[in-house]
Amino acid sequence: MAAALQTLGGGIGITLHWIAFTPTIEQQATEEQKKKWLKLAQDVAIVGAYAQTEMGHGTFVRGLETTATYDPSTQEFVINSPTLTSTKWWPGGLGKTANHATVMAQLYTRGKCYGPHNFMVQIRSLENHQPCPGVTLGDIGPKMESNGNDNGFARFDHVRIPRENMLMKFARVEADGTYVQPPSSKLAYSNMVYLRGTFVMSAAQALASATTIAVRYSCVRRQSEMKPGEPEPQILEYQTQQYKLFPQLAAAYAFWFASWFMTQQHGSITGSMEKGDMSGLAELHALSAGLKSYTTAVTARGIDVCRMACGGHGYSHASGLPALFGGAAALCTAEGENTVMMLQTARYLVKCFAQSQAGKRLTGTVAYLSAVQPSPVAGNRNMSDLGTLVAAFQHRAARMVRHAAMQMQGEMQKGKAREDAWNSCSVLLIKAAEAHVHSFVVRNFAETVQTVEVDESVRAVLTSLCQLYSLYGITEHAGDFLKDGYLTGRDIDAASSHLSAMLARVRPDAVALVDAFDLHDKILRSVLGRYDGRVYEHLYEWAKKSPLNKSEVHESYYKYLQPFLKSNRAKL
Ligand SMILES: CCCCC/C=C\C/C=C\C/C=C\C/C=C/C/C=C\CCC(=O)SCCNC(=O)CCNC(=O)[C@H](O)C(C)(C)COP(=O)(O)OP(=O)(O)OC[C@H]1O[C@@H](n2cnc3c(N)ncnc32)[C@H](O)[C@@H]1OP(=O)(O)O
Ligand SMILES: Cc1cc2nc3c(=O)[nH]c(=O)nc-3n(C[C@H](O)[C@H](O)[C@H](O)COP(=O)(O)OP(=O)(O)OC[C@H]3O[C@@H](n4cnc5c(N)ncnc54)[C@H](O)[C@@H]3O)c2cc1C
Repeated sequence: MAAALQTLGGGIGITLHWIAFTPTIEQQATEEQKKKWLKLAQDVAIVGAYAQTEMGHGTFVRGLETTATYDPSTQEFVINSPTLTSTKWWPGGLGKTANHATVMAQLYTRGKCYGPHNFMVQIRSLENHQPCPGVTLGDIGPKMESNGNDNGFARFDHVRIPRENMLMKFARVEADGTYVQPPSSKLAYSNMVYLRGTFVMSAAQALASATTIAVRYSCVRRQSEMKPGEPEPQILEYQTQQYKLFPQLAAAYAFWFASWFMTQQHGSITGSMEKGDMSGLAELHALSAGLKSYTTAVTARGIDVCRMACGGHGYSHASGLPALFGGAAALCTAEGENTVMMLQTARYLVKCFAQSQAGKRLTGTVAYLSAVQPSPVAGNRNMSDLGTLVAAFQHRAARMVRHAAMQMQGEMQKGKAREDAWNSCSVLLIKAAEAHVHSFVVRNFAETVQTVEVDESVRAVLTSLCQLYSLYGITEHAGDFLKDGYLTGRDIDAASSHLSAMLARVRPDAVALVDAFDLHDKILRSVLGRYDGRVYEHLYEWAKKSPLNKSEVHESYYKYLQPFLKSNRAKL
């Protein structure tokens, strides 16, 4: 059903109904409210949008301007857009598709503001899909990609909703207007944690799609001469092509395994939270924010590497790669802009570092921060050993977190306010947080390939892929590992030569590794990545369907070119 709606095009798309609106009801509504709305949403008897971002605010949620003011005389909330910049702007489906929205608004009751909370608002008639009274709706216009989804705007002119439309699982407003505090003010943000976790899988799928297309095409495409007089080789035989594609292929597997961990973590921590134990929320937020930021950024860059590796046909929409890039680029901004999200992870790391300095033993994904020795023990390391590679990434991250935190402490000792010290160290903090997430992805990849239940021959291939991913990371960021002597120049040279060996070792299994993603042609939507490899015939068929080929001489000739040519010829 959703897929059908999705392909209707023309501005209809209900992605956000599934990934944001419905989960918000699941996570933020009371049992009573779920009885009223959850089944309607799950059966698509209503279609919803998640309306949080405004024209003037996306990152700074506490700065949102839409208001929800409680009126005890009628036991209603009045939803209002007081300024132009308070117009809800970007929510998927809001402009033309949805008839309901969860609206994030500043809650006012008894003259006091209690910050952003979620409210269920019907925005269109269920009879004729016209906007409800007081609601102004529209689409925000064409975007870089994903134009199958309408991203809309909404304005509310003192729209009244029943008190019961405030999603009250955590915080409540009683009939007399009394506000009841939630266990944590950040629980209103819990659906963002969930969504960021799902972005890690979206990134993995996007990179899996791009590498499937590029690897398959690189086996079909033959070009140039490796040796004079020899037949043109498959372009995948060039080491440079392998160096472009195989690290992206390895990252797709790494992110796929990271999303398994994220899903498991989210389930267990939200399970504990249901029982009132909020202790895991901070780590879950830091991990989901960091993984979302890291995986979507690497994926967007990686898809463009795959596009360029396919030459001119990669630049054609026939390849499917420009659309994938556009979608992945959106993932870098939506659900928390990547810079801001990585800073959230950095904030958590600085807190954990301070706790470790105070003697607390750290656990979970930051446990290594207290275990890693500051003074490196240099020496010839076995750069093909996964344990050695994981330890190198953890040492790098611990060093960078320590350096950023100490830099910040130094700024504050010079008299800077904490916020100013934070801002003046934020580039260091971002790099440290990226190193932390990178070390988590490597460790999780290594642990997964060592424990996943597969045939030993498959384990061997996955182990090579994990080595390739790790060695690529070390050679791409060599300076970070050399800085304190933890790795030597000889170690980096060894890493480079092992990486070359891994490229050659992965080559025979490359097609099997992308086929294993099991992405149907209908999902890939790529002439270059077709499972049957019949690229050229289908490229020609695809081109013939171009709108420009509907007529032999395009109307633009008669309107523009013909008069232009005539006037130029008349001057000869
Ligand atoms: C098969 C092929 C598939 C291929 C797929 C390919 C590509 C994809 C295809 C298509 C894609 C197309 C389109 C893209 C997708 C569509 C979009 C989908 C969804 C998008 C939906 C949205 O964007 S919804 C809006 C999202 N908005 C945000 O995320 C806002 C970001 N800002 C914030 O979260 C916050 O404002 C903040 C964290 C930046 C700052 O909040 P603030 O209150 O100021 O917090 P601080 O002062 O920094 O910290 C206070 C304290 O709170 C803790 N905290 C903050 N947030 C959370 C949280 N969420 N949970 C828990 N705790 C939180 C923070 O850690 C601090 O704690 P301490 O004081 O203890 O340190
Ligand atoms: C395809 C797409 C779909 C979307 N779908 C939805 C949806 O369904 N529902 C919804 O509510 N929203 C949606 N959004 C909006 C999205 O959540 C916001 O765009 C995102 O949160 C970023 O906010 P912003 O656009 O206001 O950018 P801003 O917050 O203005 O950020 C702009 C720049 O300023 C920098 N910056 C901001 N704050 C800081 C800081 N504290 N420290 C350092 N740098 C900072 C950022 O790094 C960023 O580069 C969607 C966006 C896109 C692109």
